[in-house]
Amino acid sequence: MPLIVVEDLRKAYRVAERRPGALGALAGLVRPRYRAVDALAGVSFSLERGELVGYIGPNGAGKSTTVKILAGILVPDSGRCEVAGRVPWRERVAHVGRLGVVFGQRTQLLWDLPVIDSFELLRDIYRVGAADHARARDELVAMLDLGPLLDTPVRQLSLGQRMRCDLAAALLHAPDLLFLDEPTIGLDAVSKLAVRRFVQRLNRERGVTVILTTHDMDDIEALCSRVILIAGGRVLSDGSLEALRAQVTAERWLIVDLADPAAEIAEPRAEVIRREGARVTLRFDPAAISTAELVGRVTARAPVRDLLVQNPPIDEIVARLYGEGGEAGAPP
Ligand SMILES: Nc1ncnc2c1ncn2[C@@H]1O[C@H](COP(=O)(O)OP(=O)(O)OP(=O)(O)O)[C@@H](O)[C@H]1O
Repeated sequence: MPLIVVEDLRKAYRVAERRPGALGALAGLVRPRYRAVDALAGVSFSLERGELVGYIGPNGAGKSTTVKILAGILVPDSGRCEVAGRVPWRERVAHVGRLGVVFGQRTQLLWDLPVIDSFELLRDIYRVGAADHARARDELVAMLDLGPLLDTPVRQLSLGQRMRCDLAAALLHAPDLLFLDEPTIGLDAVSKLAVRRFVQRLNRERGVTVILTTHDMDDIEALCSRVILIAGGRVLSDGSLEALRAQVTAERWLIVDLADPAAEIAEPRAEVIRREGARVTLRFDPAAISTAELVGRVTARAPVRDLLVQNPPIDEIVARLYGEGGEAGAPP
């Protein structure tokens, strides 16, 4: 049985309409007019226990709305949503007991207090026994290297340090389901790697099911075997990254480092899409010209220092899919 089942989930927000001018603003106060914004227009998917799934989409696509419904914070207008057989917003206490949530843009740690105080408070909130709490805390402190940070007030932590502490805070009650919303936003490369490695370990070694919402495609490539892509409140695609790529294009890129930056390597069956100094990027359809033939033609035309063939970056693929999804939040 799937851990999460979402079927035809719909949610519209009521938004007050602004009328132009001072009189309009006054009329808006006296007799406000509302319009509905369809945040979710029929979202369906299911997740098995132990999956690590990327939930991606452009701004306003409906990601946070979905996650808030799954977390029991919001109630949908219609549709089915069950997590481990429970309806999140009806059985909130039991539900949050097995759920961890991290919002990269916010912290659940107390700003002015040392990290350890927040950890203690969370023990009380989740009513975890002292021995279980100490075991979970010590393990997380070791895994995330938090030892030197525990007595530091949260406001003095760097963003990367704070994110590591927030991850621990979300996991102290040993949930088996974790929602991560932009966990690497604003982090430097080293901190991003640390967060990714930790999430991977959590999923692989402990079987924690993870839903990862992010705009960072490197997070997705590093972590997710499955990606659900939404736009305008609808699921546009659900599958592996390879399937996502194949859905959009079969094209490949040839990156050429020329010996002479001014050399011309025009080729009718490949398009130059970028030129930066001696580096030229060509895109081509392998059905129209094979990689071997293209490489042969390019190297015959100009001396070359280096060559690299790759798939278009996943950002590019996703941007094209977002484009196909139309404007985010547009009515169906
Ligand atoms: N509280 C709210 N009141 C009114 N409209 C809202 C509210 N929250 C979200 N919306 C609207 O619902 C739509 C979906 O928003 P949501 O926050 O779920 O998108 P998202 O995919 O998480 O976006 P982002 O990547 O920008 O965080 C958007 O059009 C947004 O403006």
